[in-house]
Amino acid sequence: MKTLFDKIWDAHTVTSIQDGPTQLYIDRHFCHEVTSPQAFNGLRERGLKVFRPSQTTLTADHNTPTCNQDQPVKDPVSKKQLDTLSKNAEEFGLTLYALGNERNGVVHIIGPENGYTQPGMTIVCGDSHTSTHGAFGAIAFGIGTSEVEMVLATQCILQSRPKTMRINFTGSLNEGVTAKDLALYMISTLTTGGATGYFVEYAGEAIRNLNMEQRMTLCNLSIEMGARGGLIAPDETTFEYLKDKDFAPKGNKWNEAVEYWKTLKTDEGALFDKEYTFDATKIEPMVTYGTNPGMGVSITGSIPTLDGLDETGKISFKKSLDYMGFNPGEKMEGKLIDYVFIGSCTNGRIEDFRTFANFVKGKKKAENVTAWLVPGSHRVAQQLIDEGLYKILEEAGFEIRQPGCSACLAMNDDKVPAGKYAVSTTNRNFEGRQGPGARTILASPLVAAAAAVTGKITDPRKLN
Ligand SMILES: CC(C)[C@H](C(=O)O)[C@@H](O)C(=O)O
Ligand code: SF4
Repeated sequence: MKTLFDKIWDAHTVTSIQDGPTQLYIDRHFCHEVTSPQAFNGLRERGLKVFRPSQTTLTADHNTPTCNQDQPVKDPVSKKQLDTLSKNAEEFGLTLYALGNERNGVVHIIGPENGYTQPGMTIVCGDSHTSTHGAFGAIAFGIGTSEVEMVLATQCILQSRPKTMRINFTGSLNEGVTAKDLALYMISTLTTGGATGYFVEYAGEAIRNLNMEQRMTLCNLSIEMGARGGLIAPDETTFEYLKDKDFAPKGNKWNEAVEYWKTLKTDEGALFDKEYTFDATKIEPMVTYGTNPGMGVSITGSIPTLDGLDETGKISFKKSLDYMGFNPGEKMEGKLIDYVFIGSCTNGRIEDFRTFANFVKGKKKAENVTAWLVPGSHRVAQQLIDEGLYKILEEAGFEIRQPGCSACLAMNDDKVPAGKYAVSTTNRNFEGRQGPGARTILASPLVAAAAAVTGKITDPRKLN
């Protein structure tokens, strides 16, 4: 009896050293401009080639501007990063979806939408949110730059085997509650270190009912709970999503693949090192009030008080609230906001924009709000046009920018000014994450939509 994680891990084990790491074969490797330059330099210095070039795919996303992408990149640091990526792709014979390419976009968005990400695979990238790809029933995790070099050179990686955890969500999600709320609820309950050292499998009725975009949102946030990664057993929803994707198997190969993918589930009775069960019907739309993703409350709730915290806890809690300009015990609903950001590998997919657009349809952006709508990829941007969402959004007063990571980590020009509040569909609300002094409130696209049209934290269930 094996867990899904064990099945995939064992199938990719090349050798394992007793009481030491496993040499794990990697099926798919993604690279972006931030964490790859030194790895390529390393290869160059050692006179090495990329071992299996067809299994590595490159995209430009972190440093890309979200306006005028057809013109030369103005910021010299970003330009250098992007040029280096292009140079490395050419020198090492790798596929790169550079700025402006129709397949370009945030790495964790373009992998799945092009069918690179498939069930049963091992997938790595020099990026913590690689956990997103686990939504397809893959072992996907972020690696460091020296490991990027290792994968480029050998298509393998040395890894110690993580412990396994299963998190079950029973019942169905209520109206207005999304995968983002599920994730923020889970992290606020288990804390940002609650899954450290574990690889999580998400299971239960609420998970089975999620579409692929929502599953990606949940798996994306696994890392914010300290997990090595998170995965969901593939099912008809997964196969339906992958069918006809550019790099998905075709014809007979597709049928064979699906037969194999159907075996990718945890056997009944298989044991996990740890298991939690949550009642999904109890979850409400969530917002964060502090400076880590675990500091979340339901939108109708209040910021916790200092009660029950020890001295150190009190100091860090106070520091966090001071940064946010909030007080313990305050209600979140009704707080004024300045910015809304829709995008990122957490919530920058078409489904997220559909949710946002459906909500703001026929309404108007609030005067006090600056809204940045950044599709996660060119495909998503094109879909917005094809589905008529672009028009709906424009009519409601929203401007749609060009794809990239953008204000998720503000490595480009999209920085939220100091002291301003941004309701953001991203995954990290750390100090300065969206710009020096910027204050981030993490939320779902639906909660962001309600904030965008009212200019304050608003329960979307009360508006429609
Ligand atoms: C730049 C990169 C290394 C980083 C990550 O690994 O997560 C970024 O994507 C982020 O979201 O903070
Ligand atoms: S969108 Fe944000 S979280 Fe995702 S890879 Fe880019 S910077 Fe990291």
